[in-house]
Amino acid sequence: MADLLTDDEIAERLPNEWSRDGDEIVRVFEFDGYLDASGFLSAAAGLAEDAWHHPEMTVRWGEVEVRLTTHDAGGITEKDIDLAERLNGIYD
Ligand SMILES: C[C@H](O)[C@H](O)[C@H]1CNC2=NC(N)=NC(=O)C2=N1
Repeated sequence: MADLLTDDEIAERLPNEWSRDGDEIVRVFEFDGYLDASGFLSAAAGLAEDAWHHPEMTVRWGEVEVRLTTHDAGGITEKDIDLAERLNGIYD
């Protein structure tokens, strides 16, 4: 099981545009419409499957909110930071 990161480690390692919300890290990705947002969600789901680490994702017109946590560790781990960075990589 992945180790929980400390508060300091989370603050230092949080990828660009992500914020911490308790035991989760969160980013809202913005798009020009619903289809673009849905396309991103689909690509993100592919990365999540590859990593076997599955974020909660909410699609709305023009945005996808992504929340990551590691359930078996009960909080934020390296797995969350790694997937957040990969998600930034297919967006930025
Ligand atoms: C059963 C399965 O291995 C677990 O549910 C995996 C898969 N996806 C996961 N996704 C997330 N976000 N956190 C987990 O702890 C996690 N664990």
